[in-house]
Formats: sequence, C-alpha cells, structure tokens
Amino acid sequence: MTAFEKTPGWLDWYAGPSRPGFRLPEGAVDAHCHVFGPGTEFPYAPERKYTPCDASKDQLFALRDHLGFSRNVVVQATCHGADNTAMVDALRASGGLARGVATLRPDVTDAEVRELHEAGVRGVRFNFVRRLVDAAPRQDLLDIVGKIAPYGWHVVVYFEAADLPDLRDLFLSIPVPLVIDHMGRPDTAKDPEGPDFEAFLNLLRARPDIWCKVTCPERLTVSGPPALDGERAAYRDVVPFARRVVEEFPDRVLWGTDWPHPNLTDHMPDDGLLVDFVPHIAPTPELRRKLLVDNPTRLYWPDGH
Ligand SMILES: O=C(O)c1cc(C(=O)O)oc(=O)c1
Repeated sequence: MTAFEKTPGWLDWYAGPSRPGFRLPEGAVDAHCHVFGPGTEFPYAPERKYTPCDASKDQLFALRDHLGFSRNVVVQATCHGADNTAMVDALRASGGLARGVATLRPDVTDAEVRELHEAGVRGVRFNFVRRLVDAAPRQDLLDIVGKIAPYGWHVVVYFEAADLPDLRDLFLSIPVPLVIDHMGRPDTAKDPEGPDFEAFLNLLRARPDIWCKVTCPERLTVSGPPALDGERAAYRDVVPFARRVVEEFPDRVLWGTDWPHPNLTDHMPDDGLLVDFVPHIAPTPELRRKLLVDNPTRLYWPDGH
C-alpha cells in the first residue's frame, strides 16, 4: 500500500512530552483522543479534508502511560471518514482500556452497530465543522440516532459557536444524551460572561443529559502562552470559559488531550504541559475527580470495567 503525503504545513505531534506537574488521580480517562492510521495499514479516507501524520494505537497507549491516564476514549477522526477500522483496532488491542466514538453512514446495519458495540464503541459523532466534513442531511443524522439508541449510545457533536443558533433545535430533538466537543468552540477573545457563551451555557441548561468536553485550549486560545518550554499555566485566556462550565456542571464535564491534535497550524503542545491546564479549570480535588474519573467512567464504563 502506498504511503500518504501529509497536508502541507502539517504539525506532527510532540515527541518526548514532559511529565505533568499535576499528578492525575487514579483511574483518570483521556476522554478525547484519536488514532491516525498508520496509513499503510489503515488508509485515510478518500473524502478526507486533510492528510495527517501517522499516530498509531501503540503511540497513543505509550502517551497514556507516560501522562498517567488509565484509559482512553478514542474518537473517530474525520481523516478516516466512516471507516472505523483503525479506531476499532485500537479498542480491541486495549484490553478493555479504551472505548470509542464512531462515524456512521445512514445505511449502517444493525449487525454493524452491534459489532461496533461489542468492540467498545459507545457513541456516534456528528460533525458540523465545514472545514472538516461536507454537510450531512439532517434526516440522515436522525436515522442514525434511531439505529444507535437501542444500544444506549450517545451522540457527540462538533460545531463552532457561530452555528449554534441554527443547530440548537436539531440538538434538542435528538432523544439520546449529547456530548459537546471542545466547549462548542467559543470565541475566547469575547467575554466569558457575555451573550455568546451564555447561549452555549443555556444549551447545557436545557437538558440534564448534555455533557461538555472542556478540551482544546490549544485550539481556542487567542492570547494565552502555549504549553511549551516548561509553561505550566498555558492558555490562560481559555481558563475562565472552561472553569465556568466545570463549576456549573461538575457532573457532566469531560477532559481529554485531543492528541495527536489535528490541524493545529500555530504550534504543537507538549502534552505533559497540557495536562497541567486541568487544575486551573478544576480548582478542587473533588472537581478534578469528577472531571477526570467519575464522569467519563459513568459515561463509558458504567459497569466499572
Ligand atoms: O478542530 C479540528 O481540526 C479537529 C479535527 C478532528 C477530526 O478531524 O476528527 O477532531 C477534532 O477533535 C478536532
């Protein structure tokens, strides 16, 4: 099989990350990360919008152990389209230490959903970010929800803040739990107490089964220092946004590294220093335990194993 050529300007994940200064609690879950290929074994999808560097399951598991996480939730990356093979291969190799979130087409069969479930998939991802995917008809999404609902899965949604007004009714019509990627991508140059972020918090207030990943400060930052060169208080401008969510919804927030950080153009964070972001947004041991251990375990390992 031929090797793939990376998108020009692609930043590879950070090799040799620091050890976090913040010691993760026992049982912590990296609840948002990806695997990419390797492309020679798991080819990237023809419809992809970018071609990444490879980021294998073994490299992901090595990072997990280095940072001090116990488990991973591997989210299907758009560069693999609806071919979940690489993600499922990672779940199967993890010995129960990884769950997954898949991308599905509306013609997926019940047997296929069951097989994904048996491999450890617990959610389907709907992506509304136009630079990553072509728009899917809303009826297709609702048809997929009908197929996953019997398995107790949730829907993960990725969208940008400017699109929330158009998407809100669709989201509220989805009759299974929702998990929002990357805090709904707020514009962090704006006021965390202002109307835009309030509209986002109002979505979370609308239903008790809407969860939020307080992830990706490295994408959302405008002015904060990056997690590089020993900086253990990185991305300070994102902290007030994430902290508001953690403090108002302590029982339905999740955190993850987003390794290998697709499509960053400015810098690639040192994942050890990125973990040191967590105590800034979850200032007490109890909030940290909920964010890193209790919440993801309840959502992805409800039986505890
Ligand atoms: O902002 C992004 O570029 C991005 C892309 C993907 C993906 O391609 O799946 O996933 C993410 O969580 C974030």
